[in-house]
Amino acid sequence: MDIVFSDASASFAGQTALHPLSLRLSERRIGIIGLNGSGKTTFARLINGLVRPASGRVTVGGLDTVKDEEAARGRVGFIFQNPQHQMILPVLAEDIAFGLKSRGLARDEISRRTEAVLERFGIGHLATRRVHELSGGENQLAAIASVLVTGPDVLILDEPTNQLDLRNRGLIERTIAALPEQAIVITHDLPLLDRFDRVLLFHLGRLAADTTPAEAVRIYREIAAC
Ligand SMILES: Nc1ncnc2c1ncn2[C@@H]1O[C@H](COP(=O)(O)OP(=O)(O)OP(=O)(O)O)[C@@H](O)[C@H]1O
Repeated sequence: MDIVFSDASASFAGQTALHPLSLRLSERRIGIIGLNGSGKTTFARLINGLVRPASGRVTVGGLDTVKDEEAARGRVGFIFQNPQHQMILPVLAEDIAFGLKSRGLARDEISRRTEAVLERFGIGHLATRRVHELSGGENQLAAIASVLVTGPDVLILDEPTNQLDLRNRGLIERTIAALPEQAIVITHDLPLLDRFDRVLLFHLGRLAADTTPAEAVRIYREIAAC
């Protein structure tokens, strides 16, 4: 799906967080890197309409994130830094079903899709587990499942390997690599982006590089050293 920024900027209380930016994202795997506070999350939130552009516009699959807000948001799945915060119901399968109920699907269809997505991510055995009991890795998989079950075209993950051990990092890395959906990943875990198609580097609220993973990381290291 094409995500298009046309001179889009963002500001909070009159302070610019992201300077005007124009680009088109259509690759399957896109990474976003940069120092703390450089504008990465703001950029991602512009894509799902959680942040409205202060100027310019953002479209996803041709839908304007302001004018076509609801339809546009349905195309974009967002997994927050702490995925437990986005779980609404206490039991995993119920939480996944909740997203489908609110879309008015029949009960059988909801059960079928919930089971299918749990199987897809190898977490069928966790269906009846309480969400707050899940480990970090299980939690991240559960969040991916509960977002993808609603059928977005693009998945945005905000620091998906944060606080995960090496094994779970590997698991999440392989899970992201295998997704048929387009994925945009904000991360400080640079090796995660090795095989990505494109990496955007933000610095001081501006796009500082838009290039290959290796080149983006090289420029990032230069920026971080000064
Ligand atoms: N809701 C908000 N209200 C006020 N200021 C905000 C808000 N969201 C972001 N900012 C500010 O915008 C700037 C960019 O923040 P952003 O969260 O996009 O950075 P980031 O690169 O994702 O950082 P990190 O790596 O620490 O998560 C920061 O100065 C931040 O304080």
